[in-house]
Amino acid sequence: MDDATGRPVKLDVSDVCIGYRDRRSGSFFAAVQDLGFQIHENEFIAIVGPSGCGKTTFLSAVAGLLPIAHGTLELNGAPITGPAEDRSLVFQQASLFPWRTVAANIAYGLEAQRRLDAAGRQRVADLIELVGLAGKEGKYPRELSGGMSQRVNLARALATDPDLLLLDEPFAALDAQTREVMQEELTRIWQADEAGAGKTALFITHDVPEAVFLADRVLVFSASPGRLVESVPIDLPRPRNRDVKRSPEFMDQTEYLLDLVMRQSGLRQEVES
Ligand SMILES: Nc1ncnc2c1ncn2[C@@H]1O[C@H](COP(=O)(O)OP(=O)(O)OP(=O)(O)O)[C@@H](O)[C@H]1O
Repeated sequence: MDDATGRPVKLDVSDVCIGYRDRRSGSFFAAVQDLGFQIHENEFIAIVGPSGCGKTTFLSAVAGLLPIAHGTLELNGAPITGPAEDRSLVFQQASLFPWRTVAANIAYGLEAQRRLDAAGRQRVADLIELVGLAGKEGKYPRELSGGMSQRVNLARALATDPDLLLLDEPFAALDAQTREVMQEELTRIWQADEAGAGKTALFITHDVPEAVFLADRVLVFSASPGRLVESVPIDLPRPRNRDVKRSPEFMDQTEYLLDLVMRQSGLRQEVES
């Protein structure tokens, strides 16, 4: 399915409401409401918004872990009805198998899909190289730093060549310096991975400069229940490296988005009054 821009639509979100039911009272609480937007193939989308606005809830529904209460949520033209191999998730905490080596952790998804043949093993070797873990393939998770663990996590998510990469604050637990390095690494990996060059990605973050640096487009959600306030295209040229953060365009877009997010949180009024 193509939209008006002529680019294939990867994820179609139409009039979506997702929420939770109170176990005791049975009443329904909407975490996100009236969500409507489209994500195109090869787009890198960041979602920002005040704490509790439903970013993780939305990502969980796209992952197929939560049902939608209303609307339509379609991936490649078909409704999302549950988790599937076409989506990979990366969380804040690298959930690696402690008993598996780096290489075996990265190979896990391919193994589960019975795709760890010669091509699969080559894919694992290429990814180890790509994420900068050459020489560490035999190490165990307990021997890795936080940044290294997230590299393994990323490589594992990319290994199966998913249609959609879902990242929920993957760098939030890292120290500031490692986080900066990992942002650069992610854009490099995202651009360089042959199988997944420019793979469609949904990235949740609290960090507006991180969103601007990584994304083709930033979606701003309102305070709870989360609604789409604005979709802001990021026109910074690619490939991007840390120098881009010093450009006036980067600073302008960051400032604009920070203002927008602070308004959603009610923080801007507090600052102004
Ligand atoms: N399992 C759950 N059961 C009931 N309510 C929930 C559940 N998970 C989240 N919520 C509520 O749904 C709303 C949205 O939460 P969600 O975690 O999706 O927001 P978020 O934007 O990701 O938050 P943050 O930025 O703080 O991580 C919040 O009010 C939260 O308390």
